[in-house]
Amino acid sequence: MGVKLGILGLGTVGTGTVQLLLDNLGRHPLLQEIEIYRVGVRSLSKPRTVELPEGVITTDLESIVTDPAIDIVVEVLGGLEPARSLILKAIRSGKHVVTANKAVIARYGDEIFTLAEQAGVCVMLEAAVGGGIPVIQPLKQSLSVNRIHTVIGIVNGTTNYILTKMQTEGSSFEDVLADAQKLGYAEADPTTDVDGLDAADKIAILASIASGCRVDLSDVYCEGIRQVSKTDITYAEKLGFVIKLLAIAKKITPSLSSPLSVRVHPTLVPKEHPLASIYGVNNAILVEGEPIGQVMFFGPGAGAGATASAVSSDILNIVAALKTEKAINEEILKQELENKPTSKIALHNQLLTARHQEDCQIAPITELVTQFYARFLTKDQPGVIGKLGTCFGTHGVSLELVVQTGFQGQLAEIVVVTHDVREGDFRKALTEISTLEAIDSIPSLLRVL
Ligand SMILES: NC(=O)C1=CN([C@@H]2O[C@H](COP(=O)(O)OP(=O)(O)OC[C@H]3O[C@@H](n4cnc5c(N)ncnc54)[C@H](OP(=O)(O)O)[C@@H]3O)[C@@H](O)[C@H]2O)C=CC1
Ligand SMILES: N[C@@H](CC=O)C(=O)O
Ligand code: NA
Repeated sequence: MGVKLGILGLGTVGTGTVQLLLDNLGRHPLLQEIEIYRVGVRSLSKPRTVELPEGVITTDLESIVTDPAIDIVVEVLGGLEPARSLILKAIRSGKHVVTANKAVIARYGDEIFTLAEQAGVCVMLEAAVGGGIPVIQPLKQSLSVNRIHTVIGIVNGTTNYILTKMQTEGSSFEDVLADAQKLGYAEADPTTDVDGLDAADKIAILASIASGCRVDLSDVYCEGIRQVSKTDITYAEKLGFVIKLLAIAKKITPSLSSPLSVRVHPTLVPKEHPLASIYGVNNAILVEGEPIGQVMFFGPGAGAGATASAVSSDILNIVAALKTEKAINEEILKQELENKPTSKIALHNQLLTARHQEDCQIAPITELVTQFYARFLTKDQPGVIGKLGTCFGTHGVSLELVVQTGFQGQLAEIVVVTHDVREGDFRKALTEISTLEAIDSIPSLLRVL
């Protein structure tokens, strides 16, 4: 039996996937049953690093998703359109779909999974979060009996690379970003990475899968890393923390019906925490549930080979299901020939498909209870720390630590770390503090894990 693939895109991920599928010896034997039937690209004249038989590559992507011979469509184009429309058309044509496109799934997952369920096909997306790291399938399968209450990830390699370099080499954000672009880690327009939008897409997907309900992207609170300065990295280091861009989905109370807080922001992570030692372009996702406790997934979040590993394993899962389906239907056909009453079946493996049907209840960021780190620039006057303390106290914010170590020009620099506080109360205190005559500015405000 040959399972025919239509691959949309032959860039970094498409090329890596084709290479892996063609070089299949010593891997799972089912890979040998896969035929790369059509590959869709934008330009036929572009040089390719993989060799495919004449006529396989085409610019007519529509003809791939509607081709009756194709069993599985692999979408590795990127961007929202035409990726979304092609995925929907493939599903309507009865194809199973594998995609690496977190942007499409985070925005249109609802539409895509609903249609897939009606059509009785699978949409697989392991490569969309954490690149090569197996995290989507483990959440859907191996961990699905747990009550997952927390998912915390470093899910954007570019920002982790930038923060790592700022920390280890004392470089500025702008310098490291330029360096990351030169090395090809960051996008040409790095906004998606540095403003946390890529991480927001990924945590919306993880939160939906882990919680079993749908998370709307507009409910994900998102801050990027542009405001993280060398000064804060140095203070964090002295206080026993490293700064990481974390993507977090967490129940705000232990109750089963608790709303979820879903957010992306730079965070002070205690040096002894397992996520503190994830450096460079690597990703890691820490999952906490009952009864399992803590599980952490670590590895390469991007790159041709790593992402191809995830895409190909999704393909393989579908091939295995199709093979079983075919064997059963052959048996049914045999019985029909013997004049026994039968009907054909389509296998619907609930552990491969999405199970979220309803919207999640999301807690507003003001309801978050967390510790904060804040840095103030103040006039060098007696009593400033007292005034800060009074304002915080009025709003029920208790301080774990207050340090005044240095000066920036004529201004004194004061750093505070709070105890756990409701974000709404902390913000009210800051609003009042910012009106104090002695306060020049509040250059940094970061949450503490
Ligand atoms: N790169 C990575 O490490 C990772 C990527 N991903 C995701 O994988 C997906 C693909 O990324 P990547 O491989 O890096 O992207 P690339 O830009 O390297 O490749 C995109 C491919 O899609 C083709 N393409 C794009 N738009 C069209 C169009 N309108 N019509 C026809 N062909 C089109 C391009 O054709 P042509 O070659 O002719 O230009 C190219 O082959 C994205 O969703 C990305 O977010 C996920 C995890 C990691
Ligand atoms: N731009 C992304 C690539 C993979 O999703 C990243 O930096 O992690
Ligand atoms: Na993954």
